[in-house]
This record gives sequence, C-alpha cells and structure tokens, in this order.
Amino acid sequence: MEAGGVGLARQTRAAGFGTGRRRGGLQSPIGSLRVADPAGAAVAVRARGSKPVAPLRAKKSSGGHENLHNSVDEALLLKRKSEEVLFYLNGRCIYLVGMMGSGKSTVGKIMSEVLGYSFFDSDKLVEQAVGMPSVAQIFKVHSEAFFRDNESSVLRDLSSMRRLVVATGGGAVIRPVNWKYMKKGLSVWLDVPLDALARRIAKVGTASRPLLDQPSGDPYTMAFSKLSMLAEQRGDAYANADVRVSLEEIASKQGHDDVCKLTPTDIAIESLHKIESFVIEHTADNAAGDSQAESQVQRIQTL
Ligand SMILES: Nc1ncnc2c1ncn2[C@@H]1O[C@H](COP(=O)(O)OP(=O)(O)OP(=O)(O)O)[C@@H](O)[C@H]1O
Ligand SMILES: O=C(O)C1=C[C@@H](O)[C@@H](O)[C@H](O)C1
Ligand SMILES: [Mg+2]
Repeated sequence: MEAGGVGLARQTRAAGFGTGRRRGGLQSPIGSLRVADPAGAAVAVRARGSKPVAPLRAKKSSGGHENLHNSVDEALLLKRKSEEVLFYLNGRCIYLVGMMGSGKSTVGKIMSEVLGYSFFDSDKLVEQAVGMPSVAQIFKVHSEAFFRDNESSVLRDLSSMRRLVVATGGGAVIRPVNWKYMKKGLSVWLDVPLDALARRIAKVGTASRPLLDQPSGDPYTMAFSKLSMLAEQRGDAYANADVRVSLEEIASKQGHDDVCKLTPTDIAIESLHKIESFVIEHTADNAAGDSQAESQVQRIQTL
C-alpha cells in the first residue's frame, strides 16, 4: 500500500540530527539555548533577552477568568514549546503509541497542528488501504492477522516520510517489525491508567474497538477487564517507545488527584517537552542518531 495515496508525496528522509549542531550541544534558533554537560546530561541555559518556557505548574481549579487565563497560558506554552521542539526534530516523524483510548488521536492532532506537521491515524489508513469503513469490519470479514499485516505495510510506508504525527493502532507495538519503522522517527507512549481508559471508552462505547466489544455487560467493567488482559499480554511492549508520557506523573506535578482533570493540551505540552529532552540527551552523546535507533531495533527484535 502506498500511504502517499492519501495525499502526501513520498519524501526522502534526511539523515540524523545534523542541522544546528554546535560544540557541546544544539543551538536553537529561538529563545532558549540548550547544551549538554560533559557527562551528557542536558541542561537548559537561557539565551540573552529570552523568556524561559515555564515548567508545568500546579493549577488552581476555580471558574471564570482564571479558567480563561489558564487556557490562554496553555495555548501560549504549547506554541512556544512546539517552536523549540521543531528545531530539534529536524523533520523527524512522531509516532504515538498506547492502549486503546489513551488519546493518541486527540493529542496527536493537537501536536500536528501546532508543529505544522500532517496528521495520520494508522487505523484509518488501513481502512482506506483495505477499502473497508471500519477496523471492526476488517476484523470480522478478514481477521486480526490480516489487519496486522496491513498495519505493518502502512507503518512501513509512513516511515519513509517526514513531518508527520502518526497515531498508531493500540496493538502496533506487538510486532517487532513495526518498531523498525517507528524508530525512524520518535515514538511517544501515552501511559494512561487502565481505570481512566475504561471510563473514556465506556463513555463512547466499544463498537469501533473489536478487541473490546462485548455483546452484553456493563461497558466500564467489560472494557476494564479486557484492557487489563491486553495490558498483561503486551507486557513491556509500549515501553520500547523513546519517550513515556505518564498521565499520573503530569497530574501529580499539577496537583490533581485524578488524571481525568488533564486536558489534551496538557498532555501535548508534556509530550513535546519529553521529546525535546530525549533528542537533546541523545544528540549530545551520540553523533549518529540512526545507529542508535538501529541498535534499539535489534534489541527489540531479540526479545
Ligand atoms: N485528556 C483527555 N481527557 C478526556 N478525554 C479524553 C482525553 N484524551 C482523549 N479523550 C477522549 O477519550 C476517547 C479516546 O481518545 P482517542 O480516540 O484520542 O484515543 P486513541 O488512543 O486514539 O484510541 P484508539 O487506539 O482506540 O484509536 C475519545 O472519546 C476522546 O475524546
Ligand atoms: O489495541 C489494539 O490491538 C487495537 C487498537 C485499535 O487502535 C485498532 O488498531 C484495533 O482495534 C486493535
Ligand atoms: Mg485513535
């Protein structure tokens, strides 16, 4: 399948993290300058006249003007963070991985908009490639294995492109070959507690998610028990991602007792922040980013 068939021309991938390399780290064209210390740990230094990008802070939950200010703050923070990250990304694609309902599509769209990247949902690309209106139907008429083969073809085609945010299917992580494709870009695991996933999924129903769909029973309980089973089967597969974005960690930093209080924008900001830290850290102590990705893939393949 040619993923370019959905409108994007195939592009040649430029190698590594070449642009902007300076002795001791990377020089960002905008506000902040980041350098790596001799031990390879990334430290942030502010360029003259620039304002620091504020860290995530505890939010007060009150209404009215304060909520409006919070959203404006969030939008500005998102914009500034995306400008910084764009430089470090150097056109590399972002792959979001995570369980069903973890917010890959929701957060991925926000990230693509703010980065000026194109957004693709690999489930949708498989539907288009197969010529069927839903993943549920592909599972029913063909099989899960047929779906997985097409999912791998889609990821292979996407891996030759640049400037994409890809929301992958929840099970894409289980095939080592898919990691070979995703490691051409940066992968981000949206780690959401199962209880929150089950609540989200119960709200919208399970009909579009064949692995969770049950003819009867309370939707929350059914979703929770199926998700727990899948999480156990998948073990550490999600942890192969370059970056882990834990909603529990963000909620705790912001002083929330429930991950459901986090907005998709909060999660997009944290994802960009983690991507930036990852790239800075790995550029500093590895001149050949591609060879590192290669060795990670080899490690995954031997698991
Ligand atoms: N931060 C959030 N807070 C509340 N609801 C959210 C949040 N993020 C996503 N959702 C809702 O949860 C549901 C699942 O989100 P989404 O479709 O983005 O997940 P997904 O990871 O793409 O799922 P799938 O793997 O099934 O495609 C949607 O109804 C979405 O609106
Ligand atoms: O977690 C999974 O295995 C799946 C997740 C969905 O995104 C779809 O890719 C499909 O329903 C399978
Ligand atoms: Mg999705």
